[in-house]
Amino acid sequence: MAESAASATPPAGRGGLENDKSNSISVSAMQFSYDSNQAPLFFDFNLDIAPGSRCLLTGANGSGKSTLLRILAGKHMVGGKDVVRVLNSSAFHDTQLVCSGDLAYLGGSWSKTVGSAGEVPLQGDFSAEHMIFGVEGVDPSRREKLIDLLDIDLRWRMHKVSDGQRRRVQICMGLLYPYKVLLLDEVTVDLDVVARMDLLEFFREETEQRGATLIYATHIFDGLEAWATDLAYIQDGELKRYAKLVEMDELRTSANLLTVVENWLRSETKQEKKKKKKEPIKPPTAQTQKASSGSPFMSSSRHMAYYR
Ligand SMILES: Nc1ncnc2c1ncn2[C@@H]1O[C@H](COP(=O)(O)OP(=O)(O)OP(=O)(O)O)[C@@H](O)[C@H]1O
Repeated sequence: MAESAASATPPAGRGGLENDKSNSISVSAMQFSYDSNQAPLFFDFNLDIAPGSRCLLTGANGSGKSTLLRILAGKHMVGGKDVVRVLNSSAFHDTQLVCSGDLAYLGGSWSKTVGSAGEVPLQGDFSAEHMIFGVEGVDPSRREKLIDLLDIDLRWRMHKVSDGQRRRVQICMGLLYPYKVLLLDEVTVDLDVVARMDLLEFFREETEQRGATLIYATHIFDGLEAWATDLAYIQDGELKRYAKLVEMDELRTSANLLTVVENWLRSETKQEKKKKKKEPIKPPTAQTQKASSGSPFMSSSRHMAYYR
């Protein structure tokens, strides 16, 4: 799988330091780190996606998919105005992108952080109708179509519905405006098969009829061979592959997309294991021992019972 991003990118692919104005999404020489004391998660990262693409974003857990989508959604300031461009505007600086609805991001579930309990689902007593109809300036026929497509009962109370039902309302609200670029982070994971397939079909129409561009990060590949147009594969923050699905040789020789990605992930894991075998295990230092002795997750800690 060692094909590099540079050799695997399609013609519409990365444009080096010059952003290509014809792309919906253009990332040039991006560098990003959560912690300035650590090596960057993304270093000299380039990605260009053409309008109308339905791009699957794949990679192992922790490879950087969600981070990349959040950066594209303008949630992290990265570099100058020319580094991360969406619809030829700066994803972070041009707030009009999100305000106008041209750039939409759907990720994570509706939640709030509560002290030591962490993320808990939104508990407010709102009806689905209150939430959906609370969004102003929406085309009523688009709203009706989405409510119907997602099979939403407007009487649902948000604090009493299932995860999948809550997710349907969240997705509906995220799609109310006719976006030009849509970033999806594993949002279909709670949906049943019918809802997921209907939604994917809706996205296909949106890209084909309106030229919208979609990036969809997922670990579920069911039925996506015929749906996606492009595939981006990330390993440890590096774009290892970017290809048009129709041009992928592996798809001709493998049973399906799942097998192809599984092979890439397995070879990645093997390389990682080999690397780890070579590295001697470091004995704990006085500092790390001191740090771990204060951890509530150490079995000797009396606080552990609180987390069980
Ligand atoms: N808020 C954060 N602060 C510090 N590091 C983070 C933060 N969020 C993610 N990371 C780290 O960045 C790396 C990439 O995480 P990210 O969530 O982007 O991966 P992912 O590919 O979306 O993973 P998954 O498939 O599990 O959802 C991981 O090593 C993770 O530990």
